[in-house]
Amino acid sequence: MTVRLFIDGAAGTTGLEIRERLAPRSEIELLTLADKDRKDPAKRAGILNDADFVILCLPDDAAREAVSLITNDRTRVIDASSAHRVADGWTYGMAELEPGQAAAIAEAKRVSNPGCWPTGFLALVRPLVRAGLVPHDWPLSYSGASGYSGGGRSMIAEFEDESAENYTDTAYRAYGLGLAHKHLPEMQKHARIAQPPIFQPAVARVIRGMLSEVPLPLMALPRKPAPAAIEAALQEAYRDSPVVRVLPTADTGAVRIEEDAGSDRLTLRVFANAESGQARLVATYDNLGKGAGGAAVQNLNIMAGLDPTAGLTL
Ligand SMILES: NC(=O)C1=CN([C@@H]2O[C@H](COP(=O)(O)OP(=O)(O)OC[C@H]3O[C@@H](n4cnc5c(N)ncnc54)[C@H](OP(=O)(O)O)[C@@H]3O)[C@@H](O)[C@H]2O)C=CC1
Ligand SMILES: CC(=O)N[C@@H](CCC(=O)OP(=O)(O)O)C(=O)O
Repeated sequence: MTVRLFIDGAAGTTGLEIRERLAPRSEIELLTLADKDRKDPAKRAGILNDADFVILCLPDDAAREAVSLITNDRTRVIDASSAHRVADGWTYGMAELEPGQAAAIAEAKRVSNPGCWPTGFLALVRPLVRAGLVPHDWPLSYSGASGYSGGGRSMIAEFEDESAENYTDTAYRAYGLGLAHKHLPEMQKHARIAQPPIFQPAVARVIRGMLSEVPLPLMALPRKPAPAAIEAALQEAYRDSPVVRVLPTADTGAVRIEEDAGSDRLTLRVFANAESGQARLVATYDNLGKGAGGAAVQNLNIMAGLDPTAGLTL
């Protein structure tokens, strides 16, 4: 069986990344629009309705428009934008999130790809909340740095193009300082927690890669879990995952933002001081890998009944 796929937004950062991964795969036929037609709603409507699967790599408004242009009940959608991540009728496209999530994705007509930041947060936190090690109303926080391709073409120009109006030579910049980042509802809903975390995102002068973390005062938690219990809960949650790995920390003196750049892996580590009862739960991945394109390819594989890891770099 050939999967007939259209990538709407294929000229953008995420779209290009996905197209390059899928182009060599013989089981996938990529449907394309001429460059002059790629923003023409009538041309897009034709090809969106012709495809078996579409992956939307568009700004939120254009993603909503694309969904409204689909008038048949056959075309299945993976939306990489943040338009539908907490929307009714959409399945959240993080196969590792819950037992049964991959099966739900396999059946779904509409799948919303996770945001890059929520991916690390949910991978670290959801298994601990599910296991009762972290109460659902615990005041969590989440910080980290992203590569600048996380901001798409405009942010790439901002960091790389000295002639760009908004060019910056900064090495590291904190943002989201209004504490209202657009990923907060997504983190709260899918972690199943009572309030959003205090979120401290930053962007660093590296094109791709993410390093994010959740600090946990283990001694203050009701069950006072040992660091080993936290690590064991994560190990158990991802035991069968080819994508998420939980690494031991004994020999790790430092963790680099580039750790998993260029791959579709998500690596989790639990650093702790058993005496003080403090822990840092650290995630590394690529914002364009498991944070976007890798997750979209994984979801396509699952929805189309293909090998879930086909085309992924693990
Ligand atoms: N970059 C990342 O790490 C991540 C991105 N995402 C999400 O993926 C989506 C795409 O992001 P990204 O690739 O970074 O963004 P880019 O800005 O790099 O690409 C967006 C693409 O969409 C095109 N486009 C805009 N409006 C329309 C329209 N009406 N019809 C057809 N095409 C249109 C743009 O064309 P033009 O440039 O000519 O306007 C551009 O090619 C966004 O929703 C983003 O939030 C999600 C996770 C991570
Ligand atoms: C570095 C940077 O600016 N990153 C983006 C998130 C990228 C991402 O996850 O994309 P979505 O817009 O699809 O959620 C931000 O924080 O808004």
